[in-house]
Amino acid sequence: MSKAPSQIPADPTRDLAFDIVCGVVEHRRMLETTLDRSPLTDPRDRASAHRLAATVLRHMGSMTELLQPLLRREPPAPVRCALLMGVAQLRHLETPPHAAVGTIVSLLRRRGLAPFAGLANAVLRRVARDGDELAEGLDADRLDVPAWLWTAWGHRARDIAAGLHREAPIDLTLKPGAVAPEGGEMMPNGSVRFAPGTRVTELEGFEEGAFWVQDAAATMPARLLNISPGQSVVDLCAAPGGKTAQLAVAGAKVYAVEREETRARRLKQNLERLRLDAEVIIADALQWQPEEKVDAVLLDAPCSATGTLRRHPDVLWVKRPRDVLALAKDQDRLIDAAGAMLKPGGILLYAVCSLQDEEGPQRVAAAVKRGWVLEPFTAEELAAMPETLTKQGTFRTHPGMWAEQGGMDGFFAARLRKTA
Ligand SMILES: C[S@@+](CC[C@H](N)C(=O)[O-])C[C@H]1O[C@@H](n2cnc3c(N)ncnc32)[C@H](O)[C@@H]1O
Repeated sequence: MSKAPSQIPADPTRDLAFDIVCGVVEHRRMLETTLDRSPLTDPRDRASAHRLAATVLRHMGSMTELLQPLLRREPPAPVRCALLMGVAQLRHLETPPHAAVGTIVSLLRRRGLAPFAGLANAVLRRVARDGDELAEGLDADRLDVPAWLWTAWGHRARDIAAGLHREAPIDLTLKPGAVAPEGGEMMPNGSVRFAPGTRVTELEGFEEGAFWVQDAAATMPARLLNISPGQSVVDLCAAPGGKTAQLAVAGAKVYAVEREETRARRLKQNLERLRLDAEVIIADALQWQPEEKVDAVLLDAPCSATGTLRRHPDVLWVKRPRDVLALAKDQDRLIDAAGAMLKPGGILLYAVCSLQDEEGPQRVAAAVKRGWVLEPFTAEELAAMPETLTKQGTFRTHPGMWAEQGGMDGFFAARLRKTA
C-alpha cells in the first residue's frame, strides 16, 4: 500500500536540491535564483542542497547517458531530475545505497510522483549494483559539456572539462601584513588555498578583515593594472568587491561603480569588514561619469561566466550561444564608456571570467579597430603564472590549469591604452 503524503518523512534538503535541478532542466533558471526564493533558512541544509544539486549539474551528461539503457521510455522531466539525484548520490557523493534509493523514492512520493516510485526503486538499485559496468566506456569529460561549449573551447576543451569535474577550492587574498589562517596552502601568486567547502567565516582573522575570498586567477587583473599610490581608479561593475579591495590596498583613490543596489550594499559591508576605503557609487556604468577624468579603469565586465563553471555548473545548461553574442555587444559598449572616463593616455584593464573567445580576444581585437592600443603584459608581470601569458600579450586561464593543486577559474584580461 502506498503511504499517504503526511506519512512520508520530510527532507527539506533534497526538496530544495530537486527544485534547483528541475529549475535548471525545465526552465533554464539559475541555481542562485531558486536558492534565493527558498524558505529554507538553515545554512547547513542550504549548503547540502547546493552541493547535491551542483553535483547533479556537474555530471548531468554522463549520468543521463548511464541511465539511458535502463529506461524503456522517456520519463517526465521531474522524474528524470529525481533519478539523476539518485545517481549522483550513488556514484559521486558516496551515499549508502539504501539511503540513496530510499530518499529518492520518498521524494517522488512527496512531490506527487508516486506512480514512478517503483521505477526509481528498480533503476537506482540497478545503478547501485552495476554502476561501474554501466559507466564503462562513457567519455564523461565530453558528455558533461554541452556540444556548443565543447566546440567553442577547441583544443582546450578536454583539459577544461577535466577541471570542471573537480570541486573548486577556496582561495583567500590576504591584506598586506596579515597572517595566513592555519591549514592553507600558499600558491605561487600569493593566494592561500583551502579545501572546497571550507567555511571562511570560521577561519581566524575573518572578523578582523585579514582576508577576502578571491580565486587565484581573479587576483591578476587588478594586479596587472600596476596602480601607484594616489592614482585615481574607477572599478566598473564592482560588487562584491574583490578587485575594489585590491585597488584600495594599493593606495589608489577608488570609485567603485555597481548597478545593483543589494550587491552594492554587500560591497560596502565587505569594505567595512576589511577596513578599506573606496567610494561606492550605485549607478549604471554606461551612464555614470566621474567629475574629473581618471588615470585608470578596471572593467570586470558582465559575461557568460563560463570561467566559473566549477562553482556555478548551472551555467553549463542555462546559457546559450545567443547569450554570449548579446553580452559581447554590452562589453563593447562598456569598453567605450570606460574610455570616456579616462585621461588621454589612461589605461583600461578589461577582464571577464569567461572562457569564450567572443568575450575575450575578439572584444580586444574589436577595441583595437576602434582606436584603443593593446599594451601587452610582460613575462615579468606574469612570472607567478607563466602559462597564462598568451602570444598576443593578454592573460588567459582555465580550470584545467594548476590541475595538481586544485585548478583555477577561467579568466581573460587585456591592458588597453586610450590614445587621445
Ligand atoms: C563579474 S561581477 C563583478 C565582480 C567584481 N568585479 C569583483 O571582483 O568582485 C559583475 C558585476 O557587474 C554588475 N553590473 C552589470 N552590469 C553593470 C552596469 N551596466 N553598470 C554597473 N554594474 C553592472 C553586476 O551587478 C555584478 O555585480
